[in-house]
Amino acid sequence: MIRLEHVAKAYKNTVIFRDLSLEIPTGASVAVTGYNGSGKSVLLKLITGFSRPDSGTITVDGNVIGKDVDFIQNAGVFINAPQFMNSATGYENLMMLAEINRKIGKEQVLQILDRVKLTEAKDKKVRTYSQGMIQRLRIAQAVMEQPDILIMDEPLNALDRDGIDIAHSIFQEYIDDPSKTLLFASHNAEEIKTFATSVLHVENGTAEFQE
Ligand SMILES: Nc1ncnc2c1ncn2[C@@H]1O[C@H](COP(=O)(O)OP(=O)(O)OP(=O)(O)O)[C@@H](O)[C@H]1O
Repeated sequence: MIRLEHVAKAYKNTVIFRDLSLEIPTGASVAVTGYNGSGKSVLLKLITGFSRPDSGTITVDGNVIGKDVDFIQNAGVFINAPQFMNSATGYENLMMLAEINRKIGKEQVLQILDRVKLTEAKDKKVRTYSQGMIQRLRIAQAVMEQPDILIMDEPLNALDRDGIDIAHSIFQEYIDDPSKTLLFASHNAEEIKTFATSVLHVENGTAEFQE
C-alpha cells in the first residue's frame, strides 16, 4: 500500500502539489495521466524517494520514505535512471546493479536480457546501444529482481513494436498478480485502457482518481 498524506512540493515559485493525500492499494495497476509538465514524473519521484516532499509524508508498505528508509523498498523503478556505464556492456551493467542487493545472480540477469531481447547485444558496450536498446536495458533493470512494486515513467518512449510488446507482457504479469502493484505514467489512451485498473490524473497541483 502506498499512502500520501498532505504532500506538498514546489520548485521555486511553481507549485506542483499543494496538499495531496491519496492511497494506492497493493495489487492495483494505476496509470498516471496529465498534461506535459503537470507533475507525473514528480509524483513518481516522490513515491520512490528520488525527490523529497516539502511537507507531508509518503508511506510505502509501512515505511515512511525519507525516515524509515531513504528509498522505496522492493520496487523496480524506471525513471530515466540509472545512467548506465557507457564503457561497460549491457550484461556488466546489470550485474553491477544486481550486486547491490545480491538477490539475483548471473543466471537471472541472462534470463532478463533474453526476455528484453538483448541477448545478442549483451556483450556490446552500452555506448553503442540505440535509444530503444537502452530503454530495454532499463526495463530489464527495473524488473530483474521481480519487485513487488513496479514504477514506470513513460517506458514506451523510443521502443519499437516488439519492445512495446515486451513491456506490455511485463505489465500483464503485474496485473495478474494481486500481490504486485504497477504504477505507470502514460499518454497512450490504448495502453491506459488495457493495463490500468484505475487512472490517477494529475492537474493543477493535485492528483485525483478518475471514475
Ligand atoms: N528538479 C526540478 N527542478 C525544477 N523544476 C522541476 C524539477 N523537476 C520537475 N520540475 C518542474 O515540475 C513540473 C512538473 O514536471 P514533471 O516532469 O513531473 O511533468 P510531467 O507531468 O511528467 O510531464 P511530461 O508529460 O512532459 O513527462 C514542470 O514544470 C517541471 O519543469
